[in-house]
Amino acid sequence: MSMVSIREARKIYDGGFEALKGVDLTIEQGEILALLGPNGAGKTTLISAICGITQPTSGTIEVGGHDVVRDYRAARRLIGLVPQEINLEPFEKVFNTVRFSRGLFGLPRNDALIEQVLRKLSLWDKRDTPVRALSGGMKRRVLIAKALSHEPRVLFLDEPTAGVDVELRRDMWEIVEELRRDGVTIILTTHYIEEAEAIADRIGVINKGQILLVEDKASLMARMGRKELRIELDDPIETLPEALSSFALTIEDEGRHLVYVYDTGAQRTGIARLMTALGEQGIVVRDVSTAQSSLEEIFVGLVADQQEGAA
Ligand SMILES: Nc1ncnc2c1ncn2[C@@H]1O[C@H](COP(=O)(O)OP(=O)(O)OP(=O)(O)O)[C@@H](O)[C@H]1O
Repeated sequence: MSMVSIREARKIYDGGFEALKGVDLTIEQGEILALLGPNGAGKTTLISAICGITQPTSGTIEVGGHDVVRDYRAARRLIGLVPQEINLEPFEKVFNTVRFSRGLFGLPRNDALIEQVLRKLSLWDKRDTPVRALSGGMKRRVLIAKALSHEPRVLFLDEPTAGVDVELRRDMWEIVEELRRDGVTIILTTHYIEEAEAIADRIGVINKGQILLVEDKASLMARMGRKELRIELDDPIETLPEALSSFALTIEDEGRHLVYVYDTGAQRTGIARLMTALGEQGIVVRDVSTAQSSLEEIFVGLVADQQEGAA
């Protein structure tokens, strides 16, 4: 079942800037989607439009089947939003601030549920601590607790681990994974590609207000990921023998290395054939190593392609 459905969403800000240029996107129930994009790509605008904070200029957005403009309350009720900026009441105690958030949705008090949320986020010990006395990472957890206080079915995390240390980042990833196990649909924006690689099921890439692609992470890596085999030679060669011309080989380091690029998704890599052919040509291999393109390289390549296309 699709949880979020966006059709032809455009957003033109008052000054005339078009931040979303007709976005189509469907997010399935229970999945983790990471939205990647450079600064100013439109990620926050898109999330704000889904959450009903900003109105799309045209197009439709539905959450759980409810139109976010016409049926705002019903849609918003399903959504938990963890904003990029920390906007907490400094003197309020942790428990109270989370309880208050639930009240804002007009839901009856449920202290057992708030306790459960605080325990899940390792905040129970801090329940009576005023927010201002918490570390930055703990404040981020409070933001998540507030967003979960009304039992949302979709959680938006806008840069959840910006400025957070490595250890806390990993804790956050675990929290996200646990929420998914509870059936919560999660959409996160991030600048840390490693983060998307670690936790997302699908990756969406957005740039200049357009979705460049949305694809299953594993298939994206297999489709666009290329592997490189670096072959170190005993004796440098100047040119490739004719018998090797059918292989995608380049000569590097003044003939000391051959680099063979192959497709990770392909049935046969051709490496065995290449090694045999090298032997037949009397080319002695000293060492080999492989490198795989990361999601980061794929992402940088995609965005650069669009930049060139626009130029
Ligand atoms: N209220 C506004 N009025 C006019 N332009 C805006 C407004 N809010 C955002 N923009 C512009 O819209 C574009 C998209 O901004 P948005 O915040 O959605 O990007 P983002 O992908 O979230 O970026 P970042 O990664 O830096 O958070 C930017 O060029 C921004 O300057």
